[in-house]
Amino acid sequence: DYYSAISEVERLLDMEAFLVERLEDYLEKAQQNQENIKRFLLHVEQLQSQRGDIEAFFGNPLNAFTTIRRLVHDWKHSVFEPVFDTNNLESYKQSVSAGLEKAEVQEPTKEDLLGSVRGLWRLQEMYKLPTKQLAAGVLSPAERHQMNASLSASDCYEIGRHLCQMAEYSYGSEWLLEASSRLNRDPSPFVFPKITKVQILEQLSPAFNQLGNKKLAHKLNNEILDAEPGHEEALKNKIVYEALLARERSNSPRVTVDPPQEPALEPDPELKVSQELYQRVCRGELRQSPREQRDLRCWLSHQDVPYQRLSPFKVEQLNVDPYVAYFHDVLSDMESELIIEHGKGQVKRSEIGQSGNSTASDIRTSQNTWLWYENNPWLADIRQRLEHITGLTTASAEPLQLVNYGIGGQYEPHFDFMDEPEKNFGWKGNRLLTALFYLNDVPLGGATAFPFLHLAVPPVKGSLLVWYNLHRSLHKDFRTKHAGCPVLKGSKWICNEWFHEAAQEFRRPCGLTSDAEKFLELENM
Ligand SMILES: O=C(O)CCC(=O)C(=O)O
Ligand SMILES: [Fe+2]
Repeated sequence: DYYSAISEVERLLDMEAFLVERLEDYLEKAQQNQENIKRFLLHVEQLQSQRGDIEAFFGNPLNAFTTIRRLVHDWKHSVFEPVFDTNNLESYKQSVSAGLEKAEVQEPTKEDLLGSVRGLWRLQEMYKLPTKQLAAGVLSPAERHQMNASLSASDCYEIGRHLCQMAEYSYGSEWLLEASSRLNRDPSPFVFPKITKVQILEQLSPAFNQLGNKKLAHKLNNEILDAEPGHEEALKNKIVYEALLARERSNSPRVTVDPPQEPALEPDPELKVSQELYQRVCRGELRQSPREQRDLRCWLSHQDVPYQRLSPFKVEQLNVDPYVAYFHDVLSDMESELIIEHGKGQVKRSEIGQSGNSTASDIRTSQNTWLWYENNPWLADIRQRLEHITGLTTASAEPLQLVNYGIGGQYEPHFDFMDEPEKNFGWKGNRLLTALFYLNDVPLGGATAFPFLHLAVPPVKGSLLVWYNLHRSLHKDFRTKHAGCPVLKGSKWICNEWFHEAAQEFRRPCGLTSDAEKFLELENM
């Protein structure tokens, strides 16, 4: 699918560029044909005008010959063939479909369109983006002044309509209103489908009804009828709305009442605690308090590796217990870019679940692929660095997982450890430590969030985020629930290495007591 990663969209743009090139070829040929025909017609007109005295004209044998030749041959070759023969069109069609087949690109589907609408909506919800600003392409307050309207009335209409279909009437109606104001401002000729005021009203009126505003729904329905008095649906709705409004009038007491107070924004009881915290952490509303930060430090570390004494790692401690640390300048720009280049053409829609029965889901909207050390000897150096930094062995580690998030791409709160490690990982045991490389800078959004730790780690190109998922006794540490916040602008490339329990006995020895009972209450929160 095309909505879960930027790299796939790039392929679409390549396809579009190819189509433009082919169509230009086609047009050039067609134009040449037209020119030829015009010249031929002019020529015939001239000859016709000279015919004057038929006898004198045909008295010249040359004229007789050229006239007959013209009728037998020239019309056929100069006009009928190029105009009525579809060869040119056929060869154009063939070269286009051959080109598309070779590139193995598929046209984006309705599902792709819906996916990108859901992505936008997620961003709007998550980062509380006002519809007007989002429609104008303004994603952060800092960009407020560069309003270059980027969505057309028709775009806004599509988004609004899909949101209403998803029963998101509040945002849905805002997008439809935006469509309406854009339609009045500039009806842009090149965007399809072309939409009309009535089409917008057809969506907007029922949306307001769903939101409980029957009067407005009724008024907008009447506007449809003003424009199209015979509109069947609107005629039916008119009867319904009038009945509803009449009933409301007869039920309501004839005293003036205070307008209802807006309900205060309370935490959504439907939402899991971690989900609520996740959103607040991504938005930057919730951060570590000074008390939580007071024991954190930064230092230069060589981890007892002689070579690293020359250029020590820059360690930024983000949480003491559980251990979370940010290592800066671990990869060079070239290394980061090389990893992306290697995986770009291979990423596929990410799935979640245990191996064997995993599925694509909105919980994780990204694409990923795996890079095996055995097949990529150039990764040896990076593998070594990972071992130096973590002090662990990669003997039981997974291959590197390359991940790309696109429009609104995110990974909702989850644990990296599995419930049945034996089944998924065999002798290697569960995922002990996660090492996560950020391979590019993300202009807005895309932080890694730890809801229970009140921590949002912004991606920094070439840096490595490291945390332990298991307690020292190898029991699951439920405080390590984490997530990838939606990308608001740009694309996000990361690379995961999961170190496992096995073969780390001397590198991360067990504690003397069991941690089995610790933080169990967070397991299902
Ligand atoms: O995208 C992120 O920042 C987090 C990714 C993650 O948690 C994972 O891939 O398991
Ligand atoms: Fe994760």
